[in-house]
Amino acid sequence: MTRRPAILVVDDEPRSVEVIARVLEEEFDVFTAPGAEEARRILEHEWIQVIFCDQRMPKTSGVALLTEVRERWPDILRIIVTGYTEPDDMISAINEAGIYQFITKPWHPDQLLLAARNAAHLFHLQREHERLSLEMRLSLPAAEARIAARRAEVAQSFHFDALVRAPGSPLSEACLKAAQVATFDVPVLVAGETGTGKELLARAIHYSSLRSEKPFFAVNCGAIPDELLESELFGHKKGSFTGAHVTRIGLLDQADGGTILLDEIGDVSPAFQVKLLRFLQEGEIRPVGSNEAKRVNVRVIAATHRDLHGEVGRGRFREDLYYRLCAMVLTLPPLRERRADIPVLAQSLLDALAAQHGKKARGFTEEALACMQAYDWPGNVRELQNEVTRMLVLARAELLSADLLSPHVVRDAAAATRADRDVAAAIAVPDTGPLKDRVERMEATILMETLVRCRWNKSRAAEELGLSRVGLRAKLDRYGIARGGAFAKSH
Ligand SMILES: Nc1ncnc2c1ncn2[C@@H]1O[C@H](COP(=O)(O)OP(=O)(O)OP(=O)(O)O)[C@@H](O)[C@H]1O
Repeated sequence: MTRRPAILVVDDEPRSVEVIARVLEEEFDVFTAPGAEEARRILEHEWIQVIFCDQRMPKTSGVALLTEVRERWPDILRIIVTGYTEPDDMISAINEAGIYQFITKPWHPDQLLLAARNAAHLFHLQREHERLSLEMRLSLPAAEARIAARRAEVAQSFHFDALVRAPGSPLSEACLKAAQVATFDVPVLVAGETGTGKELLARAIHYSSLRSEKPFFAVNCGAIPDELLESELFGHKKGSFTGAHVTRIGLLDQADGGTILLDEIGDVSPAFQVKLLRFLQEGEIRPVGSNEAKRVNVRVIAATHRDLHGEVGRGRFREDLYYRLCAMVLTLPPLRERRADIPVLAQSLLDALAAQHGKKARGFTEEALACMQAYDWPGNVRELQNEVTRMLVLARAELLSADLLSPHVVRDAAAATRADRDVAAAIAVPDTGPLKDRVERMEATILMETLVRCRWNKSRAAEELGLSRVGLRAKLDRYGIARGGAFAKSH
């Protein structure tokens, strides 16, 4: 089964993206990005064939982005959507970015569709040409060896090593479990805050599994209304609803033999949970508007930033679906719980970004690293990635200094460092003195360390220490421990 051609639409105007996507998605798989950064992420992970890019965007111009696309992904057909048609602009854009076609605003839907069809067709011809010349130049075994090497290369970039971490990181534990479960054909639930690498881990599982030569698709279930999600996953028949101009093959069908990542599964409506459950129980899909069921063999990996088990308890997620999805639960810890990973991750992200942008950068100053390690990173690796990009863009020297960090990162890191320093000063255990005093001081030390680690969330600290909240409170009162207050043992 072949996939529909994939198109990426880049525009900072949500309304324009929506309108263009609506025109194209009957015939194409449409990905959208509000700017260059998200566009790069999609281009790195998806096999995009045509890109529609708005010329005027706040951070990067369409031509600049398409010039980069030309360098990194030369096969992709580049179309620019522009409000103005100065001949000089056009000529320089064609030269710089190798633009395949200009579409001027206001455009007509037919014009847009025609451009997309022609570009996708040309893309297909180029690939076919490439394949035939490769076959002519190489004997078949050699070509097969090349293909196998390329496959191995792809698998490598989505291997567990792609999850950069320091030796002994808590992330290694999740990777180890994931590697063990990869070859068992069972559903996996990946839990973790946003940006912790859930999709990266899901890809690594797929590429380490026996399904690695078959497709892997990721669907963000949280971002799509029920009807669209149903059509996206199960497909639809032509004419089954207003606007269904062509028959669409669902991703579960396209992924037959492979793996699908159902991202943000905790956001799926109760009605859709029933549809998913039926699919998981029966292994069959029925496209919207069709009476025929089709058997497919797809491994499901689900991901969520929610406490899905808790959602079951609260009656928001079906228990039967939960148990269908989680033969194995893998939890990715947030960056603030594995601070030792931050320097290696930052360096690895910097190396990749510097190579990508052709800018020299050696690393970070100690002060910058200290700030990064003290900051909490609520957006996890994705936020770190953005911060490193910002630093690289602003850098004037090869060693990136703390003043390049966003002001809120420096501010929050300084506050956290101050608090930790106060705690460290307060909890030093004396080398001499009566045993009882030293044991109590030690107990206070453990309480303080746990509270700092749990960011003063007393319920979490109590749970970790195996105490009730009341028990913890009594001990804190006894030792005079309070947030921001000095250690004042009360005896
Ligand atoms: N350990 C890691 N090493 C290198 N890159 C990482 C790591 N973890 C995450 N990333 C990168 O961070 C970005 C976010 O990762 P990913 O999309 O997998 O996170 P996620 O948990 O699925 O996020 P969301 O819940 O928001 O979808 C990606 O660009 C990914 O490549």
